[in-house]
Amino acid sequence: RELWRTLQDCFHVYHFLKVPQYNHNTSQENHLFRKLSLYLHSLPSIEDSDLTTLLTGNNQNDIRLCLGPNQTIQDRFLGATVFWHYQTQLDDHAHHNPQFNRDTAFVLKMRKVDKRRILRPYLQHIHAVADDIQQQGNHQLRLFMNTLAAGHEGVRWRSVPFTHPCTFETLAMESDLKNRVKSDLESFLRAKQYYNRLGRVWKRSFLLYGPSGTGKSSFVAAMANFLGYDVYDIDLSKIPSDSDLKLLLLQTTPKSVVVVEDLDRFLAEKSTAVSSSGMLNFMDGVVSSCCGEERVMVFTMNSKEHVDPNLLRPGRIDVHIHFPLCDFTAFKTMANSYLGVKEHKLFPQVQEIFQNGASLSPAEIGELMIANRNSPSRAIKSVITALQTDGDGRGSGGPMVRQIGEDDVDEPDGVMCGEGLHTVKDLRRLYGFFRLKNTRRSPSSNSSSMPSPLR
Ligand SMILES: Nc1ncnc2c1ncn2[C@@H]1O[C@H](COP(=O)(O)OP(=O)(O)OP(=O)(O)O)[C@@H](O)[C@H]1O
Ligand SMILES: [Mg+2]
Repeated sequence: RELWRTLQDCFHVYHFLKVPQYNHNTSQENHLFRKLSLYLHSLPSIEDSDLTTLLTGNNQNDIRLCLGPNQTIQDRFLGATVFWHYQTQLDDHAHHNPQFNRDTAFVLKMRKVDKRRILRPYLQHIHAVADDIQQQGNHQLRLFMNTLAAGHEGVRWRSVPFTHPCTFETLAMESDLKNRVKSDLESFLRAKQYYNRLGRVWKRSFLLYGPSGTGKSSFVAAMANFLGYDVYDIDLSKIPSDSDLKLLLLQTTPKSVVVVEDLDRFLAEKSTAVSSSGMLNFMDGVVSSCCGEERVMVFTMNSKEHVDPNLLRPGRIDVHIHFPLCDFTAFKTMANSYLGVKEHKLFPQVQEIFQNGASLSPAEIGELMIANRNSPSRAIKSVITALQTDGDGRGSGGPMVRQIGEDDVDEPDGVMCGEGLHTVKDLRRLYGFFRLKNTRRSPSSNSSSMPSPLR
């Protein structure tokens, strides 16, 4: 085959176009490279390259074909045949390890006679197909984490496949709230021109707040899965300065969810080198506005009580979602999904305990149900015992309730609070932290008494 190609090459004049992974002299990823990669990996001809790498896909039984290093793949467009050469220094593993892929690029080889005719429509075609693939959400999502030491060309992200199975459907939260979040995300995605016309950065920020184990991280995963977006999980303790935070944001790709977990804790403990003005700039996303593509930002915290209100003003945070401890409705949803029971003779007893103000986090209840999944009665009994011993008084009473009411009145327009849910740093501090802080709970009816609905 090589010989045949060489022979053919003798009779044609070719033109070469190179699509490098990183924009020239910067550590910013070249978005075209990414789209191209999606496109090329969707071509059936990938099987015909001389060396194809097999990888597991989203599900363990899926097999994905990946172009091997220094391999060529053929494509046909409007009657012309073009060749894409995947140029990389090391093995495929280097593809996600920026230190090594200094010269990673796709090189397009096409006949000079074809170039004028097809180049433009061909590139448009690649864009369209890649966008389609991304929208269908069946490409492999990735979870990026920031590293302390910058890699090649100052790239500070490391990535692994993002396989969190959480979806909005698996979350026990008010279905009305779920639907509003979904339609909010959808309408945001459609609003590119609208944002541009207003001269605004096309981004949407969410604040998820509530006690530990109520599903905030799971909710982030559900959002990413719903949108088909990669997740950039920012660990504030690994950021040496404000400018590094800016750089990190610049190095994220469009169509991604950028997450900062436990923001309140970092601000309170001052355990990050990021100043509050650095944080404000980051939230405004001015620096990333160059690309004009959509980004979703999510901040999680246990309580917004001690956080500078400036940080949470509308525009910086567009949507507030409250994650309360479990109430009886959420308990029933969980009993249904974890134990497969819709009704049970112990339910009235559970309901009464919830009414008396006891509550546990969905994480605690979930663990009890999983541990006793073979016997629904035993599971429900263990929840009752746990509610009676650990959950007393957590959910009601005290001055907290009044404060929550006041908060809600202050809620600015277009802001919502309600119940919600989780995922990236799973199970971390699941139980311990909650008991430590004994964070307040507001009744889940809050979400329905919201002053103004989600825009
Ligand atoms: N509303 C919920 N519905 C179903 N499962 C839930 C819910 N909330 C929490 N869980 C389960 O509890 C576990 C922990 O949830 P998660 O990590 O999302 O909590 P969190 O709010 O992020 O906690 P933390 O504040 O400690 O980070 C997850 O495995 C998740 O499956
Ligand atoms: Mg969490």
